Amino acid sequence: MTDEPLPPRTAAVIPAAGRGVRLGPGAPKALRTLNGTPMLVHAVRAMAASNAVSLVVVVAPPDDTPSVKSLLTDLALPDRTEVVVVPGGDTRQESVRRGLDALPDDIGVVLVHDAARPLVPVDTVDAVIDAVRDGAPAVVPALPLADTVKEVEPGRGPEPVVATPERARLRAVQTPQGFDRATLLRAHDAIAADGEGATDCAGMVERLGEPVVVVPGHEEAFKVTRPLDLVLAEAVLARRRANDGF
Ligand SMILES: Nc1ccn([C@@H]2O[C@H](COP(=O)(O)OP(=O)(O)OP(=O)(O)O)[C@@H](O)[C@H]2O)c(=O)n1
Ligand SMILES: C[C@](O)(CO)[C@H](O)COP(=O)(O)O
Repeated sequence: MTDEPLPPRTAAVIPAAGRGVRLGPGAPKALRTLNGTPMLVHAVRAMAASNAVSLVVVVAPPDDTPSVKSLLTDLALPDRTEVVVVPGGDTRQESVRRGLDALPDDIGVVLVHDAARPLVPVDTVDAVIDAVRDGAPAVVPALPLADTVKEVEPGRGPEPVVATPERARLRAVQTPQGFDRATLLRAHDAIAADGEGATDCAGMVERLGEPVVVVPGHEEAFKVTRPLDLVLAEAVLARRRANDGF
C-alpha cells in the first residue's frame, strides 16, 4: 500500500482472446452472440456504463484483431469512453499483460474484466472502483457458494476426498477485479519472473503478500463458460428488456 495519490483515470482491460473450448465449436467465445450481439460488445458496454471508466482496452483473439477493431469502431459509446484494441496471447495472464502494456501513464485504477462475463451490472463495477479509490490495492467481487465444495486428489476413476472446506468462509470470485495499477504491474512482473501462472489477477497480488478485499458480486456477473450459460445469459437479457426496455 502507498499513500501517494493515484493517477486520475480508470481503465478497464478486457481479456477476450480465449477460444471458448468449453463452449464448443464455433467462433472465439467473445465473438459469439447473445441475442444477436457479440458477447464482447455487451462486455465493453458494461464497462463503459460506469462514469468512472474513460478507457477500455480490449485484448482480442490475434487472428480477429482487425475485425474486432472495426466492430468496436462502429459502436455507440459515451463520449468519455476511448477504446483501444490489442492482440492477445496464449493464456489469460499473457493477454492481461498485453492489455496492461497498452495503458497510458495517467491511469491509476485498472479493472480487469472477462469478456466472458458480459452482463455484469454497473453497480458492481462502481463498487469495485470505489473500493480501490478508497485505498484497497486489490478488490474482487464475489458471491457465497450454493454448493458444498470438496478438495480431492485429482486422478482417474473415483477421486479420494481430501477435505471439505467450511462453506461459509468460501466465495466464488467474479470480475471486474480492480487494482491500483502499480500493484497489478508488480504482481504480473513477479509471476512472469517465477514462471507460475494464476487463474485470476487477484491471486497474483495475494502472492505478493498485498491485501485483497472482497465486495459483493452479482448473480448476473456469471461467466459464460458452457453451452447452458448461453441460455441463461439470453434469459437475463430478455428479463432486462421486459423490465426496463434495455
Ligand atoms: N489466451 C487467452 C485465454 C483467455 N482469455 C480471456 O479470459 C477470459 C476468461 O477465460 P475463459 O472464460 O476461460 O475463456 P476461454 O479461455 O476462451 O475458455 P475455455 O477455457 O473454455 O477455452 C475470457 O474473456 C477469455 O477470452 C484471453 O484473453 N486470452
Ligand atoms: C478470473 C475468473 O473469472 C475469476 O473467477 C476466473 O478465474 C477465470 O478462469 P478461466 O478458467 O480463465 O475462465
